[in-house]
Amino acid sequence: MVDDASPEWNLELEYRPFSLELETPLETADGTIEHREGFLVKLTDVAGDDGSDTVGYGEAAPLPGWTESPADCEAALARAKEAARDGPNEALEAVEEQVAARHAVALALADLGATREATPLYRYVGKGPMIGRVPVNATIGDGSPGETAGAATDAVDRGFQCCKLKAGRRTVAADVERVRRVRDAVGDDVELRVDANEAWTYEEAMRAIEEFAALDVAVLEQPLPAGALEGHADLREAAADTPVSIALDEGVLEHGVDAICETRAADALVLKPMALGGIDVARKVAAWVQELDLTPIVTTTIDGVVARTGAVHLAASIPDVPACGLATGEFLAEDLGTDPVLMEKGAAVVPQTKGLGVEGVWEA
Ligand SMILES: O=C(O)CCC(=O)C1=CC=C[C@@H](O)[C@@H]1C(=O)O
Ligand SMILES: [Mg+2]
Repeated sequence: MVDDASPEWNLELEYRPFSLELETPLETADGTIEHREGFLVKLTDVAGDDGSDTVGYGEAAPLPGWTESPADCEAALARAKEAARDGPNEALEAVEEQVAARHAVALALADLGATREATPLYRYVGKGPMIGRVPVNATIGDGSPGETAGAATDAVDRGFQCCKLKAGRRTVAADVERVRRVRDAVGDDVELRVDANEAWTYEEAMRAIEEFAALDVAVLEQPLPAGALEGHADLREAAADTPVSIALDEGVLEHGVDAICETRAADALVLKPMALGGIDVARKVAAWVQELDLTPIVTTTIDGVVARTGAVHLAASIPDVPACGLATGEFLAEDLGTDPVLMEKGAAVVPQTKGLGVEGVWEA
């Protein structure tokens, strides 16, 4: 809900489709992401005679298996376009059930509000202190052992101190070999995470944990299918004396935070604002997760610059956030506009200009 005490709104919502090719397809156990399609949203608060218009941007990038379909997303945005004339809450209600569409509308509203208050988005949504940088992980696809070790070495050379390796497309033994090659290549000081995207059985995951413990893997993300809450709880217990934490990603969408906490199925939760329905929703979930002593990790869904920068602001608004999956712009061969976020020494430098800090996307 948008605060009704805020000044009068006179909103006009526009949207248009985009399609972005990936420079390097991202190979995962769940399939290969080769391009991203979606809708760019522009929300204008049309001023009266006395002032100038304020603009906010949002992005809806539906991803099969994670959000509504592109057609449902577009239909929801068409409803929001009509409803926006009645106000911000009406616009949000029109996209309530479609997470990617809601993400776009909520982000455009927040960008507009923060721009109007001349505040960077993360401070507008979080009301917290100034944050200069948020730590990020490198994202490394499920390639051969040589490719994986090469990509990790390259990432570490560029300053990343945390690498998340996709896994689960081959045998556990082969994945262990990949991780071993990476560990040998990057040394002991780099944090390694592995994301299996639901690929393993309980026995396979147990075997992986035993081997990963010896390789000092810090996080194992979604080893079992999303439905396997008890299975993850058992894995977590088995891994308790090892360096390996269990994170859920697909499981968060399937079960929600409460069920995961009740069953003690995870140490960390991956929060994708595009799949959760917006950075406002993800922020509430993050606060709830931290209250329950779990770790929130923010990641993109390999989005364009608008959603990606929104995720950077979201992470900057979360106290003590660990390395997040935000360095995904490099996967894209093209983008919606200029990237305002510099990646430097394993951190995203948070834009400090008003709003999102993304400019020129509508004109591009
Ligand atoms: O977390 C990261 O490092 C980047 C984002 C990422 O890995 C993903 C984005 C979109 C779909 C998924 O295959 C994948 C994930 O499961 O976390
Ligand atoms: Mg994941």
